[in-house]
Amino acid sequence: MDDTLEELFAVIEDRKETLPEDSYTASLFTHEKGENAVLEKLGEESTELVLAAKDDDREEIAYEAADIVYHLLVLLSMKEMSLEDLEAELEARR
Ligand SMILES: N=c1c2ncn([C@@H]3O[C@H](COP(=O)(O)OP(=O)(O)OP(=O)(O)O)[C@@H](O)[C@H]3O)c2ncn1[C@@H]1O[C@H](COP(=O)(O)O)[C@@H](O)[C@H]1O
Repeated sequence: MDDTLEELFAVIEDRKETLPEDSYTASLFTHEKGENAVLEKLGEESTELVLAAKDDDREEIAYEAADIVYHLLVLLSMKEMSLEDLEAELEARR
């Protein structure tokens, strides 16, 4: 799981750097309202996750959770933060 998150974060950082035209991630960094779009997605997907959990729909829970994790990592990158910031906070709570 750690590797998957690290690899995904590395791809997000690469898209931010190289801004390929066909990249959804890059579009979030270049669009004027990209940050708003990320925040809206996090809100929408959180609601969808709650509904999936209420329905005990494990497949949908995993799908929405993955959407949330992806957009959360994009948000961290937008704020010039990294997985280490998240890990440090989690470690501090142990
Ligand atoms: N993990 C993701 C990922 N999760 C979601 N999305 C995109 O986020 C957008 C919104 O997601 P939604 O599920 O909300 O999309 P939707 O189909 O509108 O669904 P609903 O709103 O109706 O629920 C869609 O365009 C998805 O493709 C993602 N886009 C990219 N990634 C990862 O980022 C990598 C780089 O992608 P690109 O930047 O596109 O090259 C990919 O290889 C993936 O690993």
